Amino acid sequence: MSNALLDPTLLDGLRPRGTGADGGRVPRALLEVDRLERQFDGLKAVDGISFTVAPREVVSIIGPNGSGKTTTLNLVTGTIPPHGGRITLDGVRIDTADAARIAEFGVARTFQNGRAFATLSVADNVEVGMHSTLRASRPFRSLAHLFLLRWVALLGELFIAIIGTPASRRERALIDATVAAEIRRFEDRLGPRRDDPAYSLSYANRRRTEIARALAVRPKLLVLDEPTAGMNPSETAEVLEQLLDLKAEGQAILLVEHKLDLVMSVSDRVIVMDGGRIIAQGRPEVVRHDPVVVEAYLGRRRGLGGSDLL
Ligand SMILES: Nc1ncnc2c1ncn2[C@@H]1O[C@H](COP(=O)(O)OP(=O)(O)OP(=O)(O)O)[C@@H](O)[C@H]1O
Repeated sequence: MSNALLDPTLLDGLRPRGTGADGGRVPRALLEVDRLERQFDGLKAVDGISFTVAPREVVSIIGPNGSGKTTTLNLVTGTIPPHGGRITLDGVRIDTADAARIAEFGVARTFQNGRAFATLSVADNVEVGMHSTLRASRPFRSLAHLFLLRWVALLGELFIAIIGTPASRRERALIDATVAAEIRRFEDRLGPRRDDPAYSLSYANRRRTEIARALAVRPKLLVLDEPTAGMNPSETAEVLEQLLDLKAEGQAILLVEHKLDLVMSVSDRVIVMDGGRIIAQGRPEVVRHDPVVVEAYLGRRRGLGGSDLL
């Protein structure tokens, strides 16, 4: 039997809804994933998984290569649609929405292979994600989702951009302040490069720019796919510090990461996937020594090759 079954956090599902171990109230989950499924040509990449992320919680997904981690993030963020199951954010069902709508609901992400806009400056890259949150400059934004009325929204926004309104000017000032604040988070690295195009940045600085862009929208849930991929140990340590700062600020995070030391240092809970399923979940120290988890990785090292996790 898995040690993870001894983890008290796993008993939560057996308690009456809304009560904690001591019978007191616990916050409603921010993200609830229920029996999520996704196949590729018959391969069950995500095979009926269920998990939650609470407000202010840092939850990491680990697992051998090909176990379904990135697919899970892609489903949560609407990058690809699920074939079954249900996802809710703050009580609102999001699995039927597209990526842009899910971003508006409060989920921001970074990608495994980095997706900074090459010819935009650092500052513009950070700003670009905020356009989904604009109210005064984009009062007709809800029309943009209606195919036939998109042009009405576009013309309206163009008009406001040209003439400006007091509210849109206040919004502009807020955007500038937010971009400055997010660049300041990575000050030594991004500060001197705020006007440089992304293509001229180091790989690590492009990843930092992406994280700053995701944070600029003040997401309810920050989804990070291998934020330290390709980084050396000192750069990785820097990212860990920044994640710990975000955690202290109360930012809820869903993280996929191969570097186990970082995962163990920052996570409140760790979910372990293998073959599209969750094979264990619980507190980091419990999961780390779970024989089922150790076997999943050692099995691959011995016979299947693949993971550098343990
Ligand atoms: N677009 C796709 N088309 C076909 N198969 C896919 C696609 N995306 C993922 N898969 C397959 O789904 C399975 C899960 O892939 P996924 O990328 O989610 O794994 P992962 O755990 O994130 O792996 P890694 O640690 O290597 O990033 C793999 O077998 C992969 O080949």
